[in-house]
Amino acid sequence: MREFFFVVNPASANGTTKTVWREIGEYLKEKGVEYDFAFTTGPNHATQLTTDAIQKGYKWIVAVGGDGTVNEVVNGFSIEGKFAENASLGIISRGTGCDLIRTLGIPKEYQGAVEILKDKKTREIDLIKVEYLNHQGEKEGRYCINISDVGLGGYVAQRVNHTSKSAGGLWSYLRGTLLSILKYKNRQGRVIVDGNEVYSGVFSLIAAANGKYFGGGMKLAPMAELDDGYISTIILGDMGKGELFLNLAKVYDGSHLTHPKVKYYKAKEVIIDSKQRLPLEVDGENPGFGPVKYSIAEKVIKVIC
Ligand SMILES: Nc1ncnc2c1ncn2[C@@H]1O[C@H](COP(=O)(O)OP(=O)(O)OP(=O)(O)O)[C@@H](O)[C@H]1O
Repeated sequence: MREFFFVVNPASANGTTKTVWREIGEYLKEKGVEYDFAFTTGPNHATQLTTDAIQKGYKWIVAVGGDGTVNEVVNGFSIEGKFAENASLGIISRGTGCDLIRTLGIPKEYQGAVEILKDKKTREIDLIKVEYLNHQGEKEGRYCINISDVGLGGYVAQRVNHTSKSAGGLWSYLRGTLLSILKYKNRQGRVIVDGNEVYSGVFSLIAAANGKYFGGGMKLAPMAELDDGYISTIILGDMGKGELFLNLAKVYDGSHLTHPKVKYYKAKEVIIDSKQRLPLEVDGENPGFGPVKYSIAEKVIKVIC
């Protein structure tokens, strides 16, 4: 058994990873990295491949794909209700959004990412447990490593995931956001933060953040730290379409937090209750709908960074 196991999503980065993986594989050999790998074939396969690799004894599991692939690999570390203690997560980012690596400080180019893997320096970080309703209306849970939200962000992710991202992360998400604002209707809900109701009424977006960035580079949660033991919660209240358009630029540098309709909290548990089905996004994917419960899982995974 070789040292590293790579879980490669050939469909990531608009299907270019299948070809680029050959180049990455050659580079890994050149650099003396011993590895095995497998291609994912569809939804949640990366989770199964990860669990299997950990159970076989691999200690270094590397996700090669976008934030969705990283999310599936992270969920494969949770085996029968316990997080694998002997394995660590590495990332070679091949997505379009690439939002998690911005917070982790992992380079986008694979050459830089391979250097980080070779150093094997790890950092223990938190995850957010997300409980929601899946597309069949059944209760389901999964872990989020970066950002999850309900409302406009969930709506944008649905749109962007159903269109080509060949224009790149920044433009694909910006175009998706602008078009979504035109169509999206604000939702109703109650937000309960550590047992206290902090918001009730119409809202545009409510996010639970572990990392700082989402949507291909928007700094939604500048205060978020991956290992602080808290969920950074951001509520964008009842903002009209004009207000959303006018303030969008501010989300790219994190200065939106001073807007009077924006509230933020640090919490261990956040419940977003609603009679409506809320569009849900978890690390850029749409596993189902809110109402949703978020709870912090402190320092449960080691990341090579
Ligand atoms: N072989 C495959 N063919 C098609 N889809 C796949 C395959 N393997 C995995 N997937 C799907 O790819 C999605 C994850 O893609 P990922 O987010 O990693 O890449 P991306 O969309 O290019 O990047 P980003 O989220 O950063 O924009 C998941 O929905 C997963 O089910």
